[in-house]
Amino acid sequence: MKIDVRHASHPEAVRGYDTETLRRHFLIETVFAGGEIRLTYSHYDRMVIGGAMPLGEGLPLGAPKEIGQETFLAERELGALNIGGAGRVVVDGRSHELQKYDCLYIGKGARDVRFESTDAADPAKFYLVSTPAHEAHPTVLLTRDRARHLTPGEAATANRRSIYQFIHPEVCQSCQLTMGFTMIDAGSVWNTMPAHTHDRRMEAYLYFDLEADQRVFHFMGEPQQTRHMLVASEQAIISPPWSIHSGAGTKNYSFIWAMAGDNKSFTDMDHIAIADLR
Ligand SMILES: O=C[C@H](O)[C@@H](O)CC(=O)C(=O)O
Ligand SMILES: [Zn+2]
Repeated sequence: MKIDVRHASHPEAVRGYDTETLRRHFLIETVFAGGEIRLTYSHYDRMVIGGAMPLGEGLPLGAPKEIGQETFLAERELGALNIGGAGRVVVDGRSHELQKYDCLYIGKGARDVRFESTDAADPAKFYLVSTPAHEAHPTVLLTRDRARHLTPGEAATANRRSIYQFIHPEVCQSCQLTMGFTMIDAGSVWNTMPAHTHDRRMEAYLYFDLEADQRVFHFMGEPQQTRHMLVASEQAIISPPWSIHSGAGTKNYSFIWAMAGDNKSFTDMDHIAIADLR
């Protein structure tokens, strides 16, 4: 298991970052590696972001020194959303089957967590997001049909999409984690435009379901100091709480969003008029 630590950047410092520096701090280029668990520990709200891609044998979730506990979930909660082939997550001996687009919430205190693929030739890819937790909530399997489904956006503004809310107060209890995914309709390209910030919550995105030769222009930065990163499929971005987070693809795509911070209110956003962006 590999874990990469990312410290937090001050917005005034980010104004001077060049492309390589922006990518080193805010882009996770390799989320999924065959037969491995790879994690990134962000100091924004201590969110851990990563991927488990089991091949032949199951992958146990260890507790690296960075976590500071004997078990990974001693003082944390975890969301695992499968974007690959069928697989299972075994939590303290209980097996949960996840097809593509299913999500498992694992509550604080689970001791033994392991990830398995049904077929090593079509491996599961579990995208993982973990945040500190103060209370034990039940572990819940959230199949796609259990998610809260919204269909915002319009073809004229190229942002018709489906939002699936899984770890969300109306669907599943959690301490501070919220998580789900958004699928952009064919012919639409934009997510989250008009853009917003929510300084009380940070956010991370995993872009996926995009062809290898296509990219998403991911926009970040203070609203009047925007920057962008070119992001490929199955790469993740860390969005600081003060930053906008919005993307336009060269084609439609999907992305998993996850947030942590002072509230779990998905609609608590400070919108920025498109004309005010710089
Ligand atoms: O605060 C919420 C996040 O930015 C995203 O979840 C927005 C999103 O999925 C969408 O508009 O499609
Ligand atoms: Zn947001």
